[in-house]
Amino acid sequence: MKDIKEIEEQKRLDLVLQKLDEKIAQTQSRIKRANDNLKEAEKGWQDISVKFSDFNAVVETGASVHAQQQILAQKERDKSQAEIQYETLKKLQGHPYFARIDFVDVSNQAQKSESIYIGLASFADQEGHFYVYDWRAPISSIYYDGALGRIDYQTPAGQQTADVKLKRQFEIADGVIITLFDTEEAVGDKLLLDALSGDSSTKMKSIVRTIQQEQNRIIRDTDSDLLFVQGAAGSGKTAAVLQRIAYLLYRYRGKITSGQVILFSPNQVFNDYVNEVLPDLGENNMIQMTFYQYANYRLPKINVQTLAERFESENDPESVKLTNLKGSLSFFKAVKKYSKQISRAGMSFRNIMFRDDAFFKASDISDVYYSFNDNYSLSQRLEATKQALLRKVSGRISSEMKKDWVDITIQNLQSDELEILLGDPDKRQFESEQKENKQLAKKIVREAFKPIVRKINRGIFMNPNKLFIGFLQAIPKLINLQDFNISVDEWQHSVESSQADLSSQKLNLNDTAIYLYLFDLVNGHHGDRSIRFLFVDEVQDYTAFQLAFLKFSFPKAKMTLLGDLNQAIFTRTNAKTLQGAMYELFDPAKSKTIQLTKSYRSTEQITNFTSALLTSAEPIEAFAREGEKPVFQAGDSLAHLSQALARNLAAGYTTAIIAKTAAEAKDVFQRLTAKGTASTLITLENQRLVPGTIIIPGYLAKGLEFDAVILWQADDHHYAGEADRELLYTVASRAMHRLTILADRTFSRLFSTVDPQLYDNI
Ligand SMILES: Nc1ncnc2c1ncn2[C@@H]1O[C@H](COP(=O)(O)OP(=O)(O)OP(=O)(O)O)[C@@H](O)[C@H]1O
Repeated sequence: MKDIKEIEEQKRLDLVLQKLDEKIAQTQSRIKRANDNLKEAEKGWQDISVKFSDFNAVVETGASVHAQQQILAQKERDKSQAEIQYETLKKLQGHPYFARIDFVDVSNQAQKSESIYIGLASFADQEGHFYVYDWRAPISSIYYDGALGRIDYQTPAGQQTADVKLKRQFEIADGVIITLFDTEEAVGDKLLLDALSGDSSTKMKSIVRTIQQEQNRIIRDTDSDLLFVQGAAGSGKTAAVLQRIAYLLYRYRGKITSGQVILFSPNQVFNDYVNEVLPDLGENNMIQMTFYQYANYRLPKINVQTLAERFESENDPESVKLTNLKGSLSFFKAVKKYSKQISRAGMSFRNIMFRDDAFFKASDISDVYYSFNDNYSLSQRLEATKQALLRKVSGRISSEMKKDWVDITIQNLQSDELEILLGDPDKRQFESEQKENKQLAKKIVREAFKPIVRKINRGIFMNPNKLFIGFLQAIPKLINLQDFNISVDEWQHSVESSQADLSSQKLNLNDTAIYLYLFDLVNGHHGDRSIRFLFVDEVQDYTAFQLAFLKFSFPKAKMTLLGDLNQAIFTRTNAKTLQGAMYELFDPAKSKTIQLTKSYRSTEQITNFTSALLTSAEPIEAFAREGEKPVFQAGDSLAHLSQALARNLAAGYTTAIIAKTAAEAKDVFQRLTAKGTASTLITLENQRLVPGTIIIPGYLAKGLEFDAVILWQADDHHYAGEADRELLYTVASRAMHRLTILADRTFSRLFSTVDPQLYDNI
């Protein structure tokens, strides 16, 4: 039996749905009208007569074309606005809202009581009566921010206060209220429990119905230039950041577009995983890339180290020490310092060749480059060098015309080539053959000099590889290597290794950022100023250098950095200092850190188990969702794997088998396939997640989640020392509902920190 409250609410819902249907019908007619208008306007081209008879006619034609273009642009705009509105209304159809709040606006003199409903987008009628408020509207914040009673919320006009009298949550499907309940909490745990108990999917979902208070702070922050979010695995960092992007696009509508927001993500599998959240929220996707993709796009001719190469190469202590140095802010500052010295000496050039000879020798270019005043900036110096070289090229045309090769070229010209070189027949008035030949020679030389001119304009006379190596060699004079526990010999050895890499067109990720920064500084590049918001997910896998370089590359962007210092599978030791380094780069008054301690992804049993793997004191609080304890199974791994897969299938769970490396993932895939078990192997970044069992190496599973996870070969050989603790934590924390840990013999000693009460041995 429905109570009066439910009957009243259903009545209101019916009314809203009816209004929505009316509006959808109106919008459909609007789209049709806009389409007809556009087609009609396109006919306008036929009425424009193109006249070039005299100046006035040309001006008149130009004006008509311009006017026609403007009319068309307006009609296009009308059409696309109507289409966007239609899409938004369709999203509301069936379940237009998920919450209601009754409140008194305390800031308002009249202190009138109001009742608002919150949904994915705003919906109002012609008279401006709002049936639904967008979840991103300022007033909607009070739904997420607190319980009943007085609560402050931010509006563009400043802070306001509301006295909340009622919070009601709805479950609506196909126009029917399934459940509704009043709550005194911010967002009721029941709703959250329902949301978290669902199955995993190959695509991340939006969380607007159940955003938590701390997450709301992240989503709605507009003051900070640097927002640093530290959160445990599964605490909703990625979820919060995607809703934040949707919020910012709403808040700055008309001022920024999704093309001015960029998200750096851990790998491309993850890109694919999150790419439906924004479209589901009615927004276009932001630009999304990995640091590797960015570096590759900037350096198309160099093979930048891939994620797999990086994972497999940075395990030895030498590499860790080098990453500590090359990834530090001190190193970033050293590049700047070195670039300043370049104003006096040290720039590297290469010959510009012409017909097998040096047209300009590197040393001549260097003389030009250093002939300018000391106070020239590097970009002014480069520009002045280009101009001076171009003048020299022009100055050499006459002498080059007298060279034999020019004469021979003229003799060998085919008649059609000759015709082209002599130009318009009506304008040829050569007094003598000699004059004609001179004209030809000039054109031939000019044509032959074009590649030189192009090289000069593009600055190709500089030698960035040599410059980069020169800089690395200068490091012992710029940085105290002992501070990083590196000897001069060790350093020299690493320079040789970078040099060898470069001569085979390769660069590791540390060197790539250094190379690009140095290159940008000497070329006077100032980065992409159009990007307004920059997000970095899994920031613990970046070095301070890379982040400082991103700040330099996107100088107008506010940065949101999200990470879990416990999941630093690449950068290890210096992850802890990352936050401090970033605070050095930004105005502390405009920097903020928000810590998320509650973990939502996994059951309480799994979260308690994974947290116990960590030795750090970061607080992690499990969300109360009941499940089974993680299970350890030693012995015949392949047989146990098949049993675990069957168990998961019976429970309706999709499984990810997580191996340590790509080679091991491939090996288990082949063994399963030989047994006739279907699965999908993901070892390449550009692969997509698919439904069903997948097999994936740990470093590609970052940021993802699965109903059930099976840790493959979780033995002492694969996860041997402390260096693997964070990787083990990262992979284990991918499990939402079930975690199985397999090994042929002894389990990794890293598990010994875990209280045996927290798991089962079978
Ligand atoms: N407020 C919320 N309401 C509903 N679901 C939530 C909420 N917050 C987080 N979740 C869910 O919890 C899971 C983990 O979230 P997310 O992937 O954003 O965490 P994370 O902090 O980025 O994790 P990790 O660092 O381990 O990759 C996702 O399924 C997400 O939808």
